[in-house]
Amino acid sequence: MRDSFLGKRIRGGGYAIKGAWLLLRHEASIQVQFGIAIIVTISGIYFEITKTEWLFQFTAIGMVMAAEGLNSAIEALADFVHPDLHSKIGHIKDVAAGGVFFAALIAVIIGGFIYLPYIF
Ligand SMILES: Nc1ncnc2c1ncn2[C@@H]1O[C@H](COP(=O)(O)OP(=O)(O)OP(=O)(O)O)[C@@H](O)[C@H]1O
Repeated sequence: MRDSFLGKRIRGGGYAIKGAWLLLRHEASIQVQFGIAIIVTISGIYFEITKTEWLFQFTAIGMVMAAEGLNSAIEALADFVHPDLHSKIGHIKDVAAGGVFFAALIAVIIGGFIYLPYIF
């Protein structure tokens, strides 16, 4: 069972859950995004948003959390491979952060489309 196809998939899922827990415990950027996810979830309940709006909201939350998690992994890898200052490392980290920026920008636009009509 341990080395079977299913056993490997289950173990992979376990590592992924461990990684998600590590992100939530140690990464400030993920903690901030998780806090925002809780606030918008409470807002969704408060404003009784529609099923379609929930789908867009959860998609946006997942997109930003995934981007932040991958950015944290790239930062950690870069620091491990080259702990000293280097323009290439700076470029790699900036590009990874740029990916998070795209995800966050789209999430803010989705949030605006959902909540501005409820608020104004
Ligand atoms: N080793 C390095 N060499 C050159 N520039 C770096 C290096 N490390 C960081 N930088 C620059 O500093 C910026 C911030 O990097 P840093 O690793 O501190 O990210 P951060 O978003 O502040 O993450 P965290 O708060 O999780 O440490 C990078 O985007 C890059 O421009």
